[in-house]
Amino acid sequence: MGEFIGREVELEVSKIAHGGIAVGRLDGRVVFVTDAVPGETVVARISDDRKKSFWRADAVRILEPSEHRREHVWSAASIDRDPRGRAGGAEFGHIALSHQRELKRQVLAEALQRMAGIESDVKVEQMPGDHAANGLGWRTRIRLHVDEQGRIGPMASRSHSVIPVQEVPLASAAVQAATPFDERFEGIATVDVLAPTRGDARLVLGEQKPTVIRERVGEREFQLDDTGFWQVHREAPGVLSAAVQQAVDDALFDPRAANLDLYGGVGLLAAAVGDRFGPTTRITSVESDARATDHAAENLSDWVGAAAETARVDRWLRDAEQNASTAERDRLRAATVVLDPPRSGAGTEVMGILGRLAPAQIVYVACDPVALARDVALAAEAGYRLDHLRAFDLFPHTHHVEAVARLVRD
Ligand SMILES: C[S@@+](CC[C@H](N)C(=O)[O-])C[C@H]1O[C@@H](n2cnc3c(N)ncnc32)[C@H](O)[C@@H]1O
Repeated sequence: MGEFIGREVELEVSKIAHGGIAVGRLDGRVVFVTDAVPGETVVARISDDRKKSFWRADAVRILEPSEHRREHVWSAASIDRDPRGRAGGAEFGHIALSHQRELKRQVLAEALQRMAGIESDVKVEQMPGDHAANGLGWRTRIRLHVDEQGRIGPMASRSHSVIPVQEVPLASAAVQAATPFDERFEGIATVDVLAPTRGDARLVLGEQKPTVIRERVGEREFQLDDTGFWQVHREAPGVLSAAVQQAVDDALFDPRAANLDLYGGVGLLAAAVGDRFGPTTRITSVESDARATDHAAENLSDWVGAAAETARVDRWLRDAEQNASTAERDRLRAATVVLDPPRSGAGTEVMGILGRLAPAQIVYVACDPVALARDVALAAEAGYRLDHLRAFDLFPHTHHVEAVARLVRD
């Protein structure tokens, strides 16, 4: 153990695994290789040999390149650098944009097949404007870290070392222009740069107190904290709102049911449901961050039927299961539930309670394909089937992919 670290080996990489890492084999052992493209033969430097079942390595030279290989869009992340000095956060930046989407499709389809036994012909849809911009300039928010000398940059991939940079090409022009590349910071760990649709770009330095900002989505405006969650791709709020509106099956939607927007943030998706079904729609947004809930209450104030509650989703559902009256349980059974959990997914307890409450449909917005597939499999145990699925390339040049699924009772 440890004796192979730093050694260079020749590997053929065959496919992409969850997390955006290519898979090769060395004497029968799986090796996860960064900065490679499936189909390539590479020289890779071993970075981790601690596990029996798999090792990790970083491509350092390409012997037989894939036709899909491109020069990295970010020189700070290029294969020409020592692996420890490559900027993280753009791990697909060396792959043609259309092929990135194909790899994301494969990861999503394979996760659904392996974990939920579902065959899917889902496509990963490109966002408007991304083709022309070669997938650059989409981030309306970035987080940079501060190194010991006070310089800012992303972390290297799989490491805690900061890589100082002079450009952040995935970020929008406004974010790039506002990023203080040449300043030195002291006493803080992070610098966030964000460019809301209303007002100027701004910085959030370390644990700075939140300031209320405004984001516009179509005709609607949302208030939120500059320290709080908001979808990152400039097109994401609009595209996901429309995708959720489309995913809700009208025939199963009851505006008087106890409809839910779980992991609701500042109410973006509850608003999408309300906009589609009208101001009498009853919907409760549940979110653990109290300030986000306050904003959600304000953002949803045009609907008499809308409410925002601060709670952890698991606790809120447990309480509903134990304490709801018979009438409220009937309204939950008739409900449409929008579910937009963080990357770890909803998990066993939340999916279990939802299964027992048995809402008419669950619209699941997922930022992790494996968590989605696991939760779809859990929902299947409770009698739900996946009957609608779309996927969106909301994170070009990274391995991330967003999906919107509908689950209905069989
Ligand atoms: C992916 S974001 C979605 C937010 C919102 N749907 C949107 O599109 O803007 C997930 C949200 O879940 C919240 N969250 C994380 N864990 C939670 C939990 N256990 N219970 C309730 N909310 C949680 C986070 O604060 C965050 O606002």
